[in-house]
Amino acid sequence: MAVQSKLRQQSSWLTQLLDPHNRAKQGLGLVALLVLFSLRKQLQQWLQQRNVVKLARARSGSVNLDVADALKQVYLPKPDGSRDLLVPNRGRVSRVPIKPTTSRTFDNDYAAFRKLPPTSDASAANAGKKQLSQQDASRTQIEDAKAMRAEGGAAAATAKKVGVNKEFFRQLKAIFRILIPRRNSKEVFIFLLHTSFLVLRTYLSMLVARLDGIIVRDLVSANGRGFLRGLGLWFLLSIPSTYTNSMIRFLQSKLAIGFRTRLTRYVHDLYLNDKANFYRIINLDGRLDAADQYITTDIARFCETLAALYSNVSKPVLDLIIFNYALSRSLGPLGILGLTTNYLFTGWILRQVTPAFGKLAAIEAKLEGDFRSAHSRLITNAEEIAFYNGASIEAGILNRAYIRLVRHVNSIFKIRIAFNMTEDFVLKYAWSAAGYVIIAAPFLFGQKKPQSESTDAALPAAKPTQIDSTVASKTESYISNRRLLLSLADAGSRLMYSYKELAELAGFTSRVYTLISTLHLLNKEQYQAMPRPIDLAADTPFYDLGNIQGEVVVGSDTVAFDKLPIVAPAPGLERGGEELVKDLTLRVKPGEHILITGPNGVGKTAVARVVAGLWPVFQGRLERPSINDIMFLPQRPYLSVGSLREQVIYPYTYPEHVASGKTDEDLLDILKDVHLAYLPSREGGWETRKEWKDVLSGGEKQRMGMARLLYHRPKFGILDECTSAVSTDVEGLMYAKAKELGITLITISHRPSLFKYHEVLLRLTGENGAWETDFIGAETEQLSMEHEIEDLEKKMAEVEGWKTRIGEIQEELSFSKK
Ligand SMILES: Nc1ncnc2c1ncn2[C@@H]1O[C@H](COP(=O)(O)OP(=O)(O)OP(=O)(O)O)[C@@H](O)[C@H]1O
Repeated sequence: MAVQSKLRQQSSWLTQLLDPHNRAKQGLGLVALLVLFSLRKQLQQWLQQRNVVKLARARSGSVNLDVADALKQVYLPKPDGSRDLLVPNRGRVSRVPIKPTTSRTFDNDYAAFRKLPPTSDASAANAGKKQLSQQDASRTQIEDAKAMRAEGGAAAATAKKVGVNKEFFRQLKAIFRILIPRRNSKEVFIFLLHTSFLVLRTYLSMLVARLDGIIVRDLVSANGRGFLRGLGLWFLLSIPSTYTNSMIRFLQSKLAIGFRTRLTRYVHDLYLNDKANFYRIINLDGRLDAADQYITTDIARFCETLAALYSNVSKPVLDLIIFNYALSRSLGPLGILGLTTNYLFTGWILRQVTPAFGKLAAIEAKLEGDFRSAHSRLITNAEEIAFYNGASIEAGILNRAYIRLVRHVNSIFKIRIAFNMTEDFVLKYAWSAAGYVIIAAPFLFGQKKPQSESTDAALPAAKPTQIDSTVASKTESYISNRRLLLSLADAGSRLMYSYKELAELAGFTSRVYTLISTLHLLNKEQYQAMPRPIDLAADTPFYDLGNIQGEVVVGSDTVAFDKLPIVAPAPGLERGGEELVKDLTLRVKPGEHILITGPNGVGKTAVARVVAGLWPVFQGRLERPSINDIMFLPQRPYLSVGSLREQVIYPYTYPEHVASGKTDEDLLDILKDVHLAYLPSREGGWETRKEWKDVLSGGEKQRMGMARLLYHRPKFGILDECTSAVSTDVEGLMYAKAKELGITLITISHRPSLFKYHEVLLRLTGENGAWETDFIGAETEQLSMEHEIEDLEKKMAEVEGWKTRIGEIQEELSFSKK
C-alpha cells in the first residue's frame, strides 16, 4: 500500500511537471530530445563528412597523393570536367571537389540581380561624376575628383535608403537563390535541425520554469523529499539543456560558414571567369571601389549576421508565443490584455528611438574597405614607396582613412547611448514592473484565483503538508509565473536586439547585393550608359559604354582591325570614352611580324587591350584567334604564387603541363634560350616556392615572361615592351627564337634595334588619332641600321676624347704623388 502511494505520488509529481494538458506533445518533445541526444555522434560525423573539408573521401580516394604532389598542383582535373582542390592538411592531402557554377545558373539568376540598388556606392560615384562634367573636366581634374569622391562625400552618400524596407527584402530574396539553391541543399537540413533545437530549447525553458515553481512550493511546504527530488531533476534537465545550447551555437556557425562558402564560390566564379570581370570592375565600371573588401569581409559579416539573426529572432518569437500561451492559462484574459498593451506601447516607443543601424553599418563597411585598400596599396608598392622615401605621405593617407573610420564608429557609439538607455529602461524595468502588477493583481485584490491554482487542484493530490497548502500553491504559481514573465522580458529584449541586427543585416545585404548585381551586369557587358552631351558637335564621335556597337570575331587565323577606333573607356563620365586611334584598319597574317611604335600615352598598349578583349570594341570589327592561339606579354611580368616550374608554365596548371608532354629538361632548354638556365640550380630546383616578384630582378622577370611565350608557343604573341629591361643582345636572341618557333610577333616597342625582326611598322602619331603603316623592307631596316651606325660612330668619336682625359688624370695623379 505504502509502495503504491509512493508510486502514485511520484507519477503525479512528474505529471505536474510535464503539463497535464499536453501530455502527447510533451512526450513527443522528450522523445525528440532523446533521439537527438543519441544521434549526436552520427550527426557530427555526417556533418564532418559532408561539409567540413570532405577529408575522408580524399583519404580513401582512388588517387593517392602525398603533400609534395599537392604542393606541385592546386587542382586535380576529373573526367567529368569538374576539379578537386588539393589542400595539404596535417601531413595529408585533402581533395575538395569544386563544381564551378554553371552559366545556366548565372543566366537564371540574372533577372533577380539586374536591378542595381538605386542608392548604393554607384549613386555616390555618379554624383561625383556629374559635378565633374560641369567643370569641363580635363584628365587631371578627373583624377583629382575621383580622389575627392573616394576621400570625401562617397561614404556619406552611400546607401542612403538602406534599412529594413521592401528593397531589403527583395535583395535578400535574390541572395537566397544562391544561399539555398535547392530544397535538398545541406543548408536546409542544418536549418531544420537548428529549428528543432530552438524549439527544444524553449520547451526545456518551460520545464525549468515549472520545475522552479515546484521546488519552491516543496520548500515552502517543508517537503524535504520533494525538494531533493526537484533538485535531482534540476540537474537531470541541465544535461539536455546545455547540449541543446551548444548544438544551437554549433549549427548556427555551420549555417554561417555554409552560406559563406556558397556566396564566395559563386562570386569567385563570376569574378574570375574568362570575361575578366575582376579587370572590368576596376576599369570599365565606377560602381564599386574595392571588390576585395566586399568579397572577404562583407560576405562573411552578412552570413554571420544572417545565421545569428535566425536564432536570435526565432527563439524570442517562439518564446513569446509559448510563454504567453502558458501565462494566459495562469493570468486569464485580462492579464493577457495587459501584457499585449504593454508590448505594443513599448514596442512603439522603441521603434521611435531606434537609429538607422542599416545605413550606419553600410557606411562603416565602406570606410573599413577604404582603410584596407590603403594598406593593400602600400604592400603592393612597398619597394617603390621605400625608394621615394614616401613613408610619411603614405602614413598621412593611412591615418586619414583610419580617422574617418574611427570618427564614424565613435558617432555610432554616441548615437547608441540614448538608444541603449531607453531600451534598457523599457525592457528591463518597465516590462518587469508591468509583470509584477499583472501577477500581483489577482493576489492583492483577490477577485479571482489564478487559474493554475485550480488546475493544480484538479491534479492527483501532492503530499499533504502541515503548512497551509494554499500559500504553497500560490507561491508555486507565483514563482512559475514570475519566471515565465522574466523569460518573456528576456525574449522581448532579445527581439529588440535582433531588430538592431536586422537593420545591420540590411546594410550588409545592400553591399553583398551590389557586388553580385554589378558582377552580373558586367558579365552581360551591361555598363553604365550616359546620354550624349547636348553641346557635343554632331560630327564628334561619342563613345558610351552603354552603346557598344563593334563586332568581335574570335577564332580567326589572323589579327584584323576594320575601321576600329581605339578608345580609352571612361565609365560614368558624361564626355564618353577618349578616342586614341581613329578607325584602325590593318590585317596581321601569320608570319607577318608587326612592330607598333609611337610616343608615350598615344595608345600602343590600348591596341593590345582591345585585342585581348579588356577594352570594348565601340565600333568597327575585330578578328582575332582563340585564346589558346594568342598570348599577351605585358611590360610588368606577373609572377604567381607557386614553384619555379609554375612560373615558366603560367597560366597552365601542373596537370595541364603534364598533359602537354613537356618535361623538366624541356623547361631547362627554354630557360637556356632566355639566358635563365642558372635559375633552377641557384634557387634549389623546380619545386622551390618563393615570392618570385621579390627574388627576380626586373630583367629576369621579363626574360621569364619570354620563357612563357617560348613554352606555350602560341600562333600570335603580343609583346608590350616586355623586354625593355633586357640587354639588346639577349633581347635579339629571344626574338629570333620566338620567330623560329613560328610565333607571329605583334611587338610594341620604341627600340630601333627590334626593327629587323618585323615586317610591318604601325606608327601611331598621336595627332587626332592618326596612324600610318610601313613595310620594314630593306629601306626602313637600312635606315634603322644607319641610325645605329650613326650612334656608334658618334660614340667612337668620343673615344679619343676619353683617352686624352685618362692621360690627363694619370698625369695629375703622378704629379700629386711627387
Ligand atoms: N584604364 C584606363 N582607363 C582610361 N584611360 C586609360 C586607362 N589606361 C590608360 N589610359 C589612357 O589611355 C592612353 C593610352 O594609354 P597606353 O597605355 O595605351 O599608352 P602607350 O602608348 O602604351 O604609352 P607608353 O609608351 O607610355 O606605354 C593614356 O592617355 C592613358 O592615360
